[in-house]
Amino acid sequence: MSSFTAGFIGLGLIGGSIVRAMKYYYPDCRILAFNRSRSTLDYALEEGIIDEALPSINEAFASCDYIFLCAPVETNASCLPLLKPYIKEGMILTDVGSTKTDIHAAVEKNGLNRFFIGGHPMAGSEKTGIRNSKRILLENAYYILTPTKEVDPALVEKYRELVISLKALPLILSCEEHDLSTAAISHLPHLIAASLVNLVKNSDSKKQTMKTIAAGGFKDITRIASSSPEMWEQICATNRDNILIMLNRYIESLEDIRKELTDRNKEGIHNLFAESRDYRNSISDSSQGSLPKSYSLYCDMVDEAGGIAALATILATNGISIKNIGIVHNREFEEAVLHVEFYEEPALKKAAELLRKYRYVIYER
Ligand SMILES: NC(=O)C1=CN([C@@H]2O[C@H](COP(=O)(O)OP(=O)(O)OC[C@H]3O[C@@H](n4cnc5c(N)ncnc54)[C@H](O)[C@@H]3O)[C@@H](O)[C@H]2O)C=CC1
Ligand SMILES: O=C(O)C(=O)Cc1ccc(O)cc1
Repeated sequence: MSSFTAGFIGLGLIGGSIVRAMKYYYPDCRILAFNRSRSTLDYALEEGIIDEALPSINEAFASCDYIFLCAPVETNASCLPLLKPYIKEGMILTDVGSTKTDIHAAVEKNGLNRFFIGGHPMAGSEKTGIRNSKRILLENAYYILTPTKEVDPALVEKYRELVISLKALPLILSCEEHDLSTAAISHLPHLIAASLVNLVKNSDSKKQTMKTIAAGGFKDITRIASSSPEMWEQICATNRDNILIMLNRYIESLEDIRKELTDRNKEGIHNLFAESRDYRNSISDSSQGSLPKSYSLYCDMVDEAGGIAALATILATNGISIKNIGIVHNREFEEAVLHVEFYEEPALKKAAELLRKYRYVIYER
């Protein structure tokens, strides 16, 4: 893709990460940005990741090929009337908001359907602000696109290609499917994390024993309770109905657990954990936000001296380079296995095929 001009409204964690990736993969692109606080823009200019800091939503946006709305979701919708005079044919108007039905309704109300392709990178963190932004945040993360029915399919293809070139994984969904799915996998979990943290805060003793001994499990499932209250208040307001559907189902499941505990139903509790373990273990970790993708296979160890050397020789004589090799002992495999990592996917595929021919038992994860 030849170079382009992109305008940003809101330049925090997500906006900042997108401009970093754009500047890295398209050094000639021109980036304009407006942000509520001027210090953010000064920082972005110093970092060399934007070309122009705008004092307001003004006519400079008319020169853009893409406009990205990267503020909290309700704020994004409130910018549309101010932006409307500067939107012209062929432009792609998009957002990165965590909810989609509401912004689609606002776009329609402003008569901008022909230009709008909703966007939502499924990557991020509990941190906020441009200082936490990272070029690789989007890498290997799903990037959901919700085009309107009126937008030209050629623009959708152009945006898909941009997303791919920034190393994310585009996935087209309707805004309804998006909002129900994210209510379950993101919005309700954030509410649960926040309420669990507050439960502990309100149940702890004066000497704060609970806080002191809080261990890995509690910290793992409550990291996202440190997220931005401004952002999450707006997400909850704009996806209320779907979150309520999931919250009601969740309360029912908690009531089932309460009954099983009250009735001392050991089998019920065992089944709860067995079912959740099996499903959790089936969730792929291949799309993991900012973690780079790993091209790995696992191989049953041959129980004889020189086993690793034999396998490495087969790969080397077939011109396949190994990035990393080592023995793993973990709960996923009954016995120890050999973990072999490659630099790219074709090498992984070729190695798996070759080793199977030599009768190795191969697992690809
Ligand atoms: N934090 C995350 O992990 C993810 C967030 N999102 C979505 O991305 C959007 C941005 O979130 P973050 O970058 O995390 O938040 P952030 O708080 O890091 O950045 C938001 C930026 O918008 C600016 N802003 C706020 N009101 C403004 C206004 N009226 N005009 C101009 N600028 C304004 C803020 O100064 C800040 O720089 C939200 O819509 C959120 O739902 C999407 C995926 C992941
Ligand atoms: O920090 C995490 O694990 C997140 O879940 C980040 C996140 C927050 C909001 C989104 O819309 C998408 C991703």
